[in-house]
Amino acid sequence: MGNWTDISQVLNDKIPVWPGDTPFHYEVSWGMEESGSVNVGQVTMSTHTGTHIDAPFHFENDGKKVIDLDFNLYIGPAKVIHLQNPASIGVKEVESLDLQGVKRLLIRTDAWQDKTVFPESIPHIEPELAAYLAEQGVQLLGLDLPSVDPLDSKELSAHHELNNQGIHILEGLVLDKIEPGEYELAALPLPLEQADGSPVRAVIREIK
Ligand SMILES: N[C@@H](CC(=O)c1ccccc1NC=O)C(=O)O
Ligand SMILES: [Zn+2]
Ligand SMILES: [Zn+2]
Repeated sequence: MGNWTDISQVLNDKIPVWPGDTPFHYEVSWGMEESGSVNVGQVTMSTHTGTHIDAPFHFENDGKKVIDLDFNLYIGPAKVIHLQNPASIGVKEVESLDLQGVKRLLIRTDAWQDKTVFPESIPHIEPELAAYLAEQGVQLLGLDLPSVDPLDSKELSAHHELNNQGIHILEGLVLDKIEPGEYELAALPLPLEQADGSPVRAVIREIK
């Protein structure tokens, strides 16, 4: 087995966030001089910043929260596919690929090139893809995009339909150097009891 590769965005005060959302901020709130012995930090951030998972509570008031999600889903074999700049991602875009038995599917689109700015538009997941993927066995869908729905969507149809089909969502991956293939993935959410989402440190390694 080879080395693990980090496929997470670096969290710093410059990371772009959803328009209007809480900016990321880290500071040492209790410094060495004051405390006499240690630096103690404080983080302010939205749960949808950088590489993160969505819990169903993000888009449904009675949906599962992060602590309710089975963390086993976020560790294990994953397939990476590469779609070259699709306008949207539907059955047509993936039907030539063998996805049978794929539990974790990561889609590289390269559509969010400059990760220092929030994208103006993105290819979205067509809601009809959810049932197709579920039939193949997909339970986790990861993307190199900040959302599975169009950025101006208020219905969040893809979020809802993926959830209806039992597919969990991982967003904001960095896949631009990752070749299509079979990998192991680890992208564990934090044990946030009340949360609608969680940042993750996502890493993969090739299965050889
Ligand atoms: N669905 C997006 C986030 C999202 O929609 C959002 C995030 C922060 C503030 C507002 C948001 N949507 C507002 O319509 C996501 O899952 O990351
Ligand atoms: Zn999110
Ligand atoms: Zn989302």
